[in-house]
Amino acid sequence: MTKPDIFVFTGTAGSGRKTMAHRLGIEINLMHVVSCTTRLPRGKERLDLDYHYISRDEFEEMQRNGNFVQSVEIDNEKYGVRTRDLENALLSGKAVYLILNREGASVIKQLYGDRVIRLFLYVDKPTVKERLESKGTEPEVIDHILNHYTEEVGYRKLCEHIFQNLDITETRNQIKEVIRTYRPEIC
Ligand SMILES: Nc1nc2c(ncn2[C@@H]2O[C@H](COP(=O)(O)OP(=O)(O)O)[C@@H](O)[C@H]2O)c(=O)[nH]1
Ligand SMILES: Nc1ncnc2c1ncn2[C@@H]1O[C@H](COP(=O)(O)OP(=O)(O)O)[C@@H](O)[C@H]1O
Repeated sequence: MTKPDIFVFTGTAGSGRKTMAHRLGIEINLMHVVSCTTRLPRGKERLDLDYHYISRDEFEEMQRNGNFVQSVEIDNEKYGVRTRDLENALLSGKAVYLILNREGASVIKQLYGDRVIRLFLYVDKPTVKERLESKGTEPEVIDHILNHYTEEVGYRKLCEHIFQNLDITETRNQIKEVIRTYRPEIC
């Protein structure tokens, strides 16, 4: 049986995917495959750690050259994972993680099959709003996130594992337990 080595954090935006993914990534030594985006950095985001921030021209040129394993456009901003980044990370022999919306998660699943485990995180809509407001997210960004909630939440049924992220420690334990069933040697 193929050992899964690609863990995709997906789910509804604002549900805690980035928080959880980076926390577990450090804790169990998963390698982050960083996406490229045309959107500007927000808040405390760090260049090349949260995203590779590139211009639209650069992104489109890379698209024309077939550099992306998958890419999407969400509300006029482009996001994509470079094939080279994913393949290099896999060659390191470590398990990797990506944080993707449902289109990205589906493409990676189609391409890499049993190597991929999709971890779907969600909380209800009012909780998303509350968390983002308390984090100081701009109202337009919150609106954009809430507008996509319904289409995003339906994707959970296709994912291998679903987590309602109410308590961060509890969710971390649940996800770790799931990863342990596939890869006991890494956690
Ligand atoms: N398909 C795809 N989705 C991505 C990629 N990178 C990020 N995303 C997702 O695209 C959405 C970006 O929305 P944004 O409001 O910028 O959210 P944030 O970056 O998660 O704070 C999020 O759901 C991300 O998880 C990518 O390379 N491909
Ligand atoms: N279990 C949790 N309980 C309370 N707040 C959380 C929890 N998980 C994440 N958060 C907070 O919710 C906000 C959104 O989390 P983030 O990881 O940016 O979500 P996503 O990547 O899914 O959009 C952040 O302020 C984060 O600190």
